[in-house]
Amino acid sequence: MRLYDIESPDQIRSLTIPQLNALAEDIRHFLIHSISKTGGHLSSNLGIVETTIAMHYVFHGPQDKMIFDVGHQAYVHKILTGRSTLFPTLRQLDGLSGFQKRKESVYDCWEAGHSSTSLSAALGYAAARDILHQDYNVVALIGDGAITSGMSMEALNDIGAQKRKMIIIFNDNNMSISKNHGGMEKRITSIRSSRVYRNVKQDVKGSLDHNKFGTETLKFMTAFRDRLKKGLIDAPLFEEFNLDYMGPVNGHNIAELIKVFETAKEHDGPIVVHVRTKKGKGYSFAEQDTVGKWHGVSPFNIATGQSLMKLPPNEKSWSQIISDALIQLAKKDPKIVAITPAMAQGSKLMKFAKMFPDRFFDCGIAEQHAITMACGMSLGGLHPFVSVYSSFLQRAYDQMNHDLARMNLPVVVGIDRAGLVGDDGETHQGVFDIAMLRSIPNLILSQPKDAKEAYDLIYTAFTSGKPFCIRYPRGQAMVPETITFDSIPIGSWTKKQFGLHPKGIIIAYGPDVERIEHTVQENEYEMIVVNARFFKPIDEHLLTSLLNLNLPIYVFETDVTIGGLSSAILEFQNQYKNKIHILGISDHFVEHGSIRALRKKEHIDLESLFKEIDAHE
Ligand SMILES: Cc1ncc(C[n+]2csc(CCOP(=O)(O)OP(=O)(O)O)c2C)c(N)n1
Ligand SMILES: CC(=O)[C@@H](O)[C@H](O)COP(=O)(O)O
Ligand SMILES: [Mg+2]
Repeated sequence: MRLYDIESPDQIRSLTIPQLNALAEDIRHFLIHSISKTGGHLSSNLGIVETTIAMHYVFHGPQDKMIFDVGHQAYVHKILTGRSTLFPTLRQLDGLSGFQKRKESVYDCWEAGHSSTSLSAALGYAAARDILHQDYNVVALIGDGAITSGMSMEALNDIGAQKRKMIIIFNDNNMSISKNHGGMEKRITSIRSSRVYRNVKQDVKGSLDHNKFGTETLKFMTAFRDRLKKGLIDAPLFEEFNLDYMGPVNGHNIAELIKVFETAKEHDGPIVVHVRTKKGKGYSFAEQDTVGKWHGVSPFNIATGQSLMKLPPNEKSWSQIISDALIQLAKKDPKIVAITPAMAQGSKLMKFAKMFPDRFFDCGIAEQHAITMACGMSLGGLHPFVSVYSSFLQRAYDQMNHDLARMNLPVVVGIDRAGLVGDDGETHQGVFDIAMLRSIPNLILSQPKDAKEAYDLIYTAFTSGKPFCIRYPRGQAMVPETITFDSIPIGSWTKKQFGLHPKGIIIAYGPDVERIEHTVQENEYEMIVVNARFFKPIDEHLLTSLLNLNLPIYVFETDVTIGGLSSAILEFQNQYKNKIHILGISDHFVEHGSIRALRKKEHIDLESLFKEIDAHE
């Protein structure tokens, strides 16, 4: 069968093992060629070609539910469910999504993009199935990176308690985006290397046949053999969660995978099938990658492995700009440490890691832990910098609020991929952080318009003694020849006037400021252009003077408007013009007391409301 013949996964069930192997080769070839043109998540998909074929061979979607954790490795699933012709549109406007997407196919029963949701989702499906007396299989495929995250731990704990029939395919390629980290990873390594599955099976068979043990030993061995007959073996890591386990199985051997999945399908209760795979399999550059360069790629030359996207020599990515400045500061301040929740490659922290190995922390996919650990480090006397992608920071809202801001700790948070990120779509657009963080007391939230302002903001952040966030987008900017640092007054905006009689005011932020200034100048618009480099605090002094000009104001908000910069401006304007009288908790944390006493203190009791009304009559 050729790739283009596949309209439904039912078709692959009539194939022989050699034919399935040929299909796997065909899919690999297709993935490499197609992704070399569009870009996308290459190596994770190359690694699970055979596993996905075996899944679709044994489990019958859309009735059976197949959930791919993160979803970045669901390309093979897409191909097998009749979507190969859409691959030229991968991650483009109105094209094929890079993740599972319910509107795209009935075979996509779940959507993600953020890591470690698959186990909770699968347990939810299994509970619904049981309560509604339905009959289908629930299968979650999760990687060794995603399984270490907090959400996965919470789900495993509950799965072990609820004991519902479900299959967890644990895709172990010994890699997160870059090298996997953590104590759990060490435990996985010990299961991997134990080879219990095959060796013990042989030993037990032989021993029992020769019947050379005492009664007690024999009893134990018989029970053990019974478990092995079902393909089960003890793996302490999963046993601690009260889960049965099979493996490790060669994830590139379709025949073996089909056998193991068939056994797991017959199993009652939750079972983990441990599949060993090679990330990047079949493309040598990707196979050899240890730092994650081939995890997500832009278009590339297949023969040389070179990216086809070239940066102009005087430009650097925003992540690199921040990371270069961090290195300069860290050279002078030995207390500066850098933390990443599994995004060292994307956040360009590899050089920092190399230069200061003792001061670099990749804590795995653990955004919540990253922020709270930084708080502990700060209280212990270090000067932490945490780099987190904007959309992943959503996971750590409570830690930003409860730990960082409430204790008002001097931690610098670099919010990478802020704003639209493009290809990855709605799960990854970093457009909520301003709204999400603006309501939190004590936090400073800023965004530089260019590289020099980025240097100055990071310098200001480390000298501020406050919780300080700097957001910066995907993409790149021009860099000056040398890195210099100047302090920026916290909360200050800047403005430029074009023409003698401006007819309006544009308030913008980030790299758009210069683009707007350029267009205004080129077209001889008479305007004032404001660089609103702080979202919190805002520059009330400058804003007052702008409002006094009584000119139309255009807020160029490239993130969500609800709660964003425009909200901040409207809130301030409302105070200033005194149109709507707002009672509410102002920008601070509320300490303990009875609700009655607190409402009085915060002026949110009815007495305060009517006092306010009387004052304006
Ligand atoms: C909450 C969250 N943090 C970080 C990421 C970025 N991310 C995507 S895939 C990935 C690594 C996943 O590793 P693993 O589960 O082992 O899958 P593999 O790519 O090795 O198949 C990371 C860190 C994410 N998608 N979601
Ligand atoms: C799937 C995932 O979450 C990451 O692989 C993400 O796609 C990385 O994005 P960047 O390419 O912007 O680093
Ligand atoms: Mg992995």
